[in-house]
Amino acid sequence: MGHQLRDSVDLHRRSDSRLTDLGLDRWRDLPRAQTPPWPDPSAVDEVCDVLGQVPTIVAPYEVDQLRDRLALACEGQAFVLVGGDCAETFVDNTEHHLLANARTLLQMAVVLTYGASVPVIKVGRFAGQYTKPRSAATDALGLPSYRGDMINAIEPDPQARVADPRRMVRAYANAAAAMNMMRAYLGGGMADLHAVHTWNKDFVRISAAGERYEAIAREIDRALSFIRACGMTEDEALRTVTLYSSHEALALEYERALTRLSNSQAYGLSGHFLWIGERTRQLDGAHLDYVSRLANPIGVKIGPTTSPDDALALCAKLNPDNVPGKLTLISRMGNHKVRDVLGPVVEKVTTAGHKVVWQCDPMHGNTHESSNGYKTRHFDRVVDEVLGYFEVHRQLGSHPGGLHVELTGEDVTECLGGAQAIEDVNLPEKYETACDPRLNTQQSLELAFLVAEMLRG
Ligand SMILES: O=C[C@H](O)[C@H](O)COP(=O)(O)O
Ligand SMILES: C=C(OP(=O)(O)O)C(=O)O
Repeated sequence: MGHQLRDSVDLHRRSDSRLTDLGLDRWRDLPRAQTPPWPDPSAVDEVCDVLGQVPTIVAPYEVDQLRDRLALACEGQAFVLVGGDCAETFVDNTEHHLLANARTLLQMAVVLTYGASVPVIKVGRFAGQYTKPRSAATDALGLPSYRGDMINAIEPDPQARVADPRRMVRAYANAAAAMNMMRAYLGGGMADLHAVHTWNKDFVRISAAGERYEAIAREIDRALSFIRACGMTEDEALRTVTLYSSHEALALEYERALTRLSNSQAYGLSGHFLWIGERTRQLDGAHLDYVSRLANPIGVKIGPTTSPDDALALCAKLNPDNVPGKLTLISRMGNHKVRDVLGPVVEKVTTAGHKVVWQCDPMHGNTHESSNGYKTRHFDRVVDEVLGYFEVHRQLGSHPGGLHVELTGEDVTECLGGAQAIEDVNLPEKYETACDPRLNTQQSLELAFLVAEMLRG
């Protein structure tokens, strides 16, 4: 081994043992839900050794910047928009797909910013959303469940479904490529407000939501011409956008391998914003322990069984210093429950003085099986859950801080309803998700217009 290589390995070992000292390996001894069924732990270790030394997907200063911006959402001075695939896949990690999703997110952000005059913090479910928690260990065919491309393959074949740790390296490579490409496009004018029209794809342009969007785009053109005509200099903010990356921190081996030390703090650098799902948020469990030791802003999904005391305990564990922007509670209660369950939770957390970003995920509590056997969600229920979430916050005087949705820039037929009036019979026409049904671009835009109205109201 040459000197330089030995030095770098030594440096890595020293910083890694500092992370262990900070408790970043305690999760290994704690109860853990949704553990990937790795057949050979030593193969996992080998992969993690490799991932422990690669350049990370994001940088610590960006993570700090996002946390500071989220602090504004805590105070009602900004709104967070999180969106993207339910499950990213290696095969769909293409330029076309990433740009389509990003355009849809940007369109929604424009509608929200313009319609509600509020700064929008944009966060993609991308560059790492490669794991899925599952309700059952096996699927309808009796095969081990598909757990996301980072763990096993979706093909209904017993061999393909064996958990393979080498997939973590592929997930890392795909995440790095996605992040790299998005940074290049966003830095190169893709998100320039002078280009708002180009985000409106043909199949959306002809829809009612697309036409409403075009009207906003024309207004923005006029405002930009006005700025120019007055001789005012255009700010750089009109030409670029920061898109943060996020995913569920489910495969703790992957998260641990991409955690680094910076200014004596541990940063999970697999993405900017990491969240813990409804199925893995046990207070004394491995997942919460792990993320409680990171400097990142952290989200936790809170479902319909969440009690006010559960929420308080999450605040105490994940944000003991009560740093604004550090903790986001993402309610996903279902439209029938949100009005009853969320209020007491918000009331108790707010009364205790905890600073939290309240985000609404109107997707995961509203899933059902269609008459022809597809996992789907109805647009009306999605909208109703968002309405319920706004009602609760309006009543309590707290801030509705963000929206978290599964969406795609593709013209899919996975969720029912919306202006296209998608029905059960239409679902097979373009049902492409690897896991849960996503809003298509038209439905996403329709939702953005409705949320802009709710924000204004
Ligand atoms: O996206 C969320 C979960 O992974 C998903 O809803 C679980 O789906 P399942 O109930 O089909 O396992
Ligand atoms: C699994 C997810 O959500 P939840 O944990 O709320 O079910 C998700 O957002 O992908």
